[in-house]
Amino acid sequence: MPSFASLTALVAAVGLVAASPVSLEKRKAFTVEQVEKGKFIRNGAASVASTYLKYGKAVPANIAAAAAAQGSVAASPSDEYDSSYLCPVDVGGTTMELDFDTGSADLWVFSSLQPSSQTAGHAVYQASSSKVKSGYTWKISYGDGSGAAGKVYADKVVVGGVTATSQAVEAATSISTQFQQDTNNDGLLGLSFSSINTVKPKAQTTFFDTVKSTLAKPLFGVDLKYHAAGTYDFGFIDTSKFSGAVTYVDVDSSQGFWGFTASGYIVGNGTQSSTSIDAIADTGTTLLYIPLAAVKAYYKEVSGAKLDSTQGGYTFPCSATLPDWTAIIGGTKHTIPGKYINYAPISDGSSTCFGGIQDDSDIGQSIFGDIFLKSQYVVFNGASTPKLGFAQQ
Ligand SMILES: Cc1noc(C)c1CN(C)Cc1cc2n(n1)CCN(c1cc(N)ncn1)C2
Repeated sequence: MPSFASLTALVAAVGLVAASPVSLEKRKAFTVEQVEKGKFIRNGAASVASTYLKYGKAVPANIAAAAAAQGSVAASPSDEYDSSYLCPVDVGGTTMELDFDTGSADLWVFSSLQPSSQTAGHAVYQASSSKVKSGYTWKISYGDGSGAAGKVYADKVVVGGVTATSQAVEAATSISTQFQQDTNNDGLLGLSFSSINTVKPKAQTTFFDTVKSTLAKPLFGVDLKYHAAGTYDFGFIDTSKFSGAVTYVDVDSSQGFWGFTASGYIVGNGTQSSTSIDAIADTGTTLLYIPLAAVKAYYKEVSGAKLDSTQGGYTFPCSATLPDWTAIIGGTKHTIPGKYINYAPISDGSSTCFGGIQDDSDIGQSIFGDIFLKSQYVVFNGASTPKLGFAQQ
């Protein structure tokens, strides 16, 4: 049973690959940028593709694909409570089920460097000395007290057909008990800003930052679902996955997170509170953590709800009718259906359930984790001025 004070979530999938053909319109004018000798063209395929276009020729599919990469990988709950979502990723030729986490910046995996007692039942990255980044180490700790540490390799990583040819792969030598007990999870793929990557002596880029310049658009779309498989879309926005418009808001990346502000909230069909909430969009956190006053306002509407210190948060009868919860983001309403806010029974077979909305007081910031994110299609736009976009699913 998941520990209820813990904060986690992730994604597992079957990859679909899509490559958007480079526009075939005939170019009238063409500029050749002179590249200093010895400097790599940022995207050779894009350069070749534009030459084809210049002379009105069709761009071969392989060049078009490489020129503007995009792809999707599905995201499946790790258990019946959506505690984590896991995605299949090709790491150096081994398919591993990874936790895509917009709240951290390390890509780390279960590896052959660990005691075999820790890796039984897991996919394992074969650490090869020919790929080691000599002298590089990493060590990460998460909000729930879990963590891992190890050595660093450079290897090919493929996510839904999008390839990082030389990605920093952080091979574990040790992992905390939470990960030892989580038999579904083979590691994490961080999608926060690379500024908080833990590798020493030199921080490494996330998978997204590594491939960003090759993507058709410098963004990824996140479509987590309630008790069902969703997707991560890299390089494009899948408009079939949401209704209405995407509302974009500014991002505060100063702490390395996808930080944003909700200007208010609504419990059920009640009046709108104009309490603003500074939060991060964090797929690696299971629940929704908001200020205590907002938590109390929510559970005031739930019969039998109480703060249970032995469980580490608010609980209620599993039969309770739960009101929706709405965040006002960028002036528009983004609503979690009430049933999403029933996270799980406090223990197997119990008729008492643990709430999906909890107090952020011990964390120091509000966290919009999967309980909220699964109600939206979320665009993480990594342009020079990053933006977050939210659209109701
Ligand atoms: C399965 C399962 N069920 O409930 C949990 C928890 C798990 C996951 N499992 C126990 C192991 C685990 C622990 C963590 N994760 N996975 C993911 C990263 N963690 C984060 C990420 C982040 N952005 N913020 C805070 N922590 C902590």
